[in-house]
Amino acid sequence: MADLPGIVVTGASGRMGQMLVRTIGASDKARLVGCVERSGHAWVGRDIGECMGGAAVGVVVTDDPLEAFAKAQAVIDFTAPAATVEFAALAAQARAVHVIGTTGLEAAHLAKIEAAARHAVIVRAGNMSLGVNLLVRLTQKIAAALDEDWDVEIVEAHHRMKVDAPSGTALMLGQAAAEGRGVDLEAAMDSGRHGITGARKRGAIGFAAVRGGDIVGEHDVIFAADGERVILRHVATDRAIFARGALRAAIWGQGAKPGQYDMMDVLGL
Ligand SMILES: NC(=O)C1=CN([C@@H]2O[C@H](COP(=O)(O)OP(=O)(O)OC[C@H]3O[C@@H](n4cnc5c(N)ncnc54)[C@H](OP(=O)(O)O)[C@@H]3O)[C@@H](O)[C@H]2O)C=CC1
Ligand SMILES: O=C(O)C1=N[C@H](C(=O)O)C[C@H](O)C1
Repeated sequence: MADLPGIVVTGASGRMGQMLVRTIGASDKARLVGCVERSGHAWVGRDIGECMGGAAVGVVVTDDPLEAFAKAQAVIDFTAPAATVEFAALAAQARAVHVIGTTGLEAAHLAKIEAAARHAVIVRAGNMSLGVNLLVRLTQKIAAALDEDWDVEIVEAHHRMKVDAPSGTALMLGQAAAEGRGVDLEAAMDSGRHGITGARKRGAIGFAAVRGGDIVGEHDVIFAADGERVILRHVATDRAIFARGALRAAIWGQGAKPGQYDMMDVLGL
């Protein structure tokens, strides 16, 4: 047991944090060695098992990330951009693999994560599920096969608490479509239409976001031409798919050289 990789979960009280604690607890390939929450959070100083309404598991939630990371081989982090940037530097300092699921990262955040990856293994993906990563590959292939007579639209739907748009997954799918077509996503992106928009621009890659209820995550990639449409769809019904992918990444990262990786590397896609 002691030689299994020890994992710390940041944002342990969150939707994904709790799912990760359960997934690691049930795994025979890794063990939970730490949980981090921000200072002042009601769970700090308490056993994570009891916080989640069960029996004690011997892991007390801390607000000192470096102390927790120093005892771990990997950190799994589904929090928020500012926190993730801070955790990237600390995980690198502790030489722990940093698995980043956080979305909504902007250029300044990404630059800091890239800097941390010079000294440590970072695996980052806007979606850690096998199904979505397969869909990314399919999107790239179909976009490469079809010309700009086929309009690309990405429609995503998530729960009412999601704070960023387009979703990290939608951006991965958009990037795949852009790569398939050999264009730059930033230049092709058409996001958040409203008012008199004018006709659709040829070659645009469109994004639309639905927010409501408890939707876990749904993504459609629509290729629309005159007279026909191809629609690729992924529907997540359980956050366990993301937690399983993140745990797989944390274990995979143990053998890797410092650098930044994604789920394609982990899954060998
Ligand atoms: N890549 C993937 O496969 C997936 C990615 N995600 C992404 O993961 C992120 C989290 O999603 P979700 O779990 O739904 O969100 P939640 O809001 O439920 O959880 C986020 C957690 O992070 C905590 N947190 C924020 N800042 C800090 C900090 N500085 N120190 C410690 N803890 C902190 C929050 O605490 P507090 O409440 O106190 O702010 C909260 O507990 C989002 O970016 C989401 O898009 C989600 C699912 C899958
Ligand atoms: O916030 C979420 O919930 C999710 N976020 C990720 C995203 O932004 O794509 C992955 C998944 O769709 C759930």
